[in-house]
Amino acid sequence: MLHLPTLIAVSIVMNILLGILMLVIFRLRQQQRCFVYWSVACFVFAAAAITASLRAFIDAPLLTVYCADLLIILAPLLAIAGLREYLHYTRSFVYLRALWACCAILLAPLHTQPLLAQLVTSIVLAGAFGYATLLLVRVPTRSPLPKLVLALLFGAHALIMIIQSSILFTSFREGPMPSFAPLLEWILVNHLLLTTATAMVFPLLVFVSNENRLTQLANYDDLTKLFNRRAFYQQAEDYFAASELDEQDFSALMLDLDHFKGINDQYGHAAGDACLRWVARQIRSQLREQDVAARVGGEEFAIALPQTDERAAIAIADRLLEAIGGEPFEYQSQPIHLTVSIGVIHRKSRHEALQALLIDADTALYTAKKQGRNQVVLAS
Ligand SMILES: Nc1nc2c(ncn2[C@@H]2O[C@H](COP(=O)(O)OP(=O)(O)OP(=O)(O)O)[C@@H](O)[C@H]2O)c(=O)[nH]1
Repeated sequence: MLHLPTLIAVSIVMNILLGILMLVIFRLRQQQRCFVYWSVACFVFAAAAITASLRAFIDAPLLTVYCADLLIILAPLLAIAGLREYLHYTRSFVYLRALWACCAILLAPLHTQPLLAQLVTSIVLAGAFGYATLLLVRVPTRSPLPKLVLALLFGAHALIMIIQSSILFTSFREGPMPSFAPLLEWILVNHLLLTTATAMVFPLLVFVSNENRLTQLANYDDLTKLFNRRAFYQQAEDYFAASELDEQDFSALMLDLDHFKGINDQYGHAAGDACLRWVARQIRSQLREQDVAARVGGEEFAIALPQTDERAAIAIADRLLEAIGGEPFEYQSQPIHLTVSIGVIHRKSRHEALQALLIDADTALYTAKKQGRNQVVLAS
C-alpha cells in the first residue's frame, strides 16, 4: 500500500506545479481562458488537501472540515468551468456558482459532524464528475484520444465517489464500521491519483486539438474540406514517385467550373461558395480512397489518380462531367446549372516530374474551354 502522507504531499506539490504550468501556458496563449480555471482548480485542490490534512494536528472543524470540504467541491467545479470554456459552451456558469453556494449553506451546520459533511461532499462530487463525463462524451472535439482518457478519468472518479457515498451512508445509519477503513483509504488514494492525472490530461486535450487544427489549416481548403494546393503536391508527389519505381500507371485531371463568374454574379457569392462545396462533394463521391483531390485555385480542382491507365482516367472524368452537369444543384430551392471542363493526362515517359504532368493536364483543360466547355479533353 502507498504511504498516504507521502502521497498527499506529492499530490499537493504536483497540483501546485501543474497550476503554475497552466498559468504560464495562459500567459503564452491569452485567448485560452480555460487554463486559468484549470490552474485555479489545481491550487484549490492543493489548498483543500492541506486544510483537510490539518485535521490530524489541530481541532478547528470550521477550517479542517467546513473549508476543506468546500474547497474539495470547488476544485472539480472550476475544472468543469474550464472544460465548458474550452468546449465553447455558451450557457453561463450560474448553475455551478449556485451549486457551490448551496453547498456552502448546507455544509455550514455540518462542520461538527465530519461524517455527514463528507457524505454530502461525496454525493456532490459524484454528481460533478458524472456531469463532466457526460459533457465530454456529448461534445465533439478535435482531440478524441485525450477526450476519451479524460472522460474515463472523470467516469472512474464519479464511480469511486458513488462507492464512498454508499459506504459513508451505511456508516452514518449503522454507526462507524472499522472494516470500511481500508476501503475509504483506498478511495482517498484513488481520489488523489485521479485528480492529479486529470490535471495532467487537460493541457494535452488542448495541445492535441490545437495541433489538429494547425494540420487542418495547413493542409485543407477551408471551404471545400478538400486538400489545398500544398498538401495536394505533397501527397501526389509521393504517388507519382511510387508509380515510377513500380512502373505503374499514373493519371491526373484538372477540372475547372465553367462560367463561374456568371454564377457568382447571378446568384451571389454565398451561392457560389455553396456550388464549390457541392462540386467538391461530387468529386469525392466519384473517387477511390487512394485518389487525391484538391482545390488548387478559386474554381479549379486537381485530381491525382494513382494506378490508373488512360481509359480509366477518361471514364472517371466522364463520370465527373455527368455527376456535376447531369442534374442541377439546388441552392435555397433554386436550381443552379453547373458544368465543368476537364483536362486528362496519363503519365508518359516525358513526364519526369509531377509539375510537367499537371502542365499538360492544364493545357488539355484550356483546349476543353476553347472548344466550348462542358467536355473532357485528353492531353496528347
Ligand atoms: N463564390 C466564390 N467564387 C470564387 C471563389 N474563388 C474564385 N471565385 C470566382 O470564380 C470566378 C472565376 O472567374 P473566371 O476566372 O473569369 O472564370 P469563369 O467565369 O469560370 O469562366 P471560364 O473558366 O472561362 O469558364 C471569379 O468571379 C472569382 O471571383 C470562391 O472561393 N468563392
